[in-house]
Amino acid sequence: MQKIAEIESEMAKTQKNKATSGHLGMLKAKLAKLRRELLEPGAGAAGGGGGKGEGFDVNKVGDARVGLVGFPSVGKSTLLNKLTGTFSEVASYEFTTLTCIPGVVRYRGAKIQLLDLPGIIEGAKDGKGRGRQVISTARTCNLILVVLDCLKPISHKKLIEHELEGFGIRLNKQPPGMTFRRKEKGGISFTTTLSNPRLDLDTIKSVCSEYRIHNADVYMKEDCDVDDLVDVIEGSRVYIPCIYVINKIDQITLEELNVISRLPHYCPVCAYKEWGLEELVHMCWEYLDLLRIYTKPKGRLPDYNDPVVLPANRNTVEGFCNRIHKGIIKQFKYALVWGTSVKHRPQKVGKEHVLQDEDIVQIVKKI
Ligand SMILES: Nc1nc2c(ncn2[C@@H]2O[C@H](COP(=O)(O)OP(=O)(O)OP(=O)(O)O)[C@@H](O)[C@H]2O)c(=O)[nH]1
Ligand SMILES: [K+]
Ligand SMILES: [Mg+2]
Repeated sequence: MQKIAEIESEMAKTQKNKATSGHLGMLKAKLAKLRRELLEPGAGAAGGGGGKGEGFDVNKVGDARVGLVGFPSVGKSTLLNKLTGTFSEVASYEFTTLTCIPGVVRYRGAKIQLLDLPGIIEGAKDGKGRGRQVISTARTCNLILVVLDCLKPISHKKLIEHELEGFGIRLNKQPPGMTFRRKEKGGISFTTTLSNPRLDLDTIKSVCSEYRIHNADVYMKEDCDVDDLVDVIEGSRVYIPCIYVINKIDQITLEELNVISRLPHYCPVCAYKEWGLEELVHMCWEYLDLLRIYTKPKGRLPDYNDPVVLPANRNTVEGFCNRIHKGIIKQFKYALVWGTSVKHRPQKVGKEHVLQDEDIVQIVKKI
């Protein structure tokens, strides 16, 4: 942790320009390596109250998992209670919640697991408080709600993001559009279709040498920066959508509320007066990007109250089958689909067919 602090302060002192970008890249790589080491078993981090980067032992249930992350007393437990009807202790003192409390929100036929988590503090990712356990659990979520108290400094948002980022979580971001392939010989090569990329060969070489990588092909299709490069080399990054839930808006003026409401990814609420909670649940639904697929047994109407819920990255007929039962795909012959993903009603499709929200599917099995 001492070394991390030293590197962070050196980075802060270094001016950012073309001449220093190789040096900064090397420092960023060093930082990423130290942070990873800190999380490895047996790291013996100071204050290791968070354990070795293991999350809380709560079973994943339902169609998606959403985690409440924030500083103490911002109202995370109040939110869980109001949204799920579960009981998690609420009090005016900090660190009221000491463990992970799950609840379930039902929306549009989907079961969404909501996790109330202990408050984190600065330095959480480095082992302060239960921070590591909290952030490891956050890593398992399909959506993170960063809960902020609108009366507290806006800098708190950055601090929380920094804690999550230090643990390999990337918020509202897609995996970098670059490929990094190690090879046996030939040095480091860099190709891109971009005319004026932010990264250059020298910076890439400097980062690679920090990893003792001397031969690799780097191909960039999007304008990635040095942080993206470190992420791609490190691997084990998770890309999770995030909503900033600004709580306690009963304490601010309408003018202030208007400003907050316009910021991207923000959702203002008042947990205990239940203002904005419907909007929040709907926003969660959109950020989770789930599909409702209705099953149609032969000769009967589909059950619209009980959809099979699929994440957007498993939106094929095969994904649908596997969500119902692992064995189904072995007996799969074809499927009949009604809905926006097809032209005819119904249309015969194979298991690779990509479904859309509210499609109706009938599976026809081999006999
Ligand atoms: N004014 C106001 N107070 C709220 C609101 N929501 C929660 N609170 C109060 O804020 C305090 C902390 O609420 P908790 O729900 O315990 O906060 P927490 O984030 O779970 O806190 P820890 O578990 O200690 O991290 C309590 O006194 C709540 O009554 C709100 O919308 N407005
Ligand atoms: K509290
Ligand atoms: Mg709490």
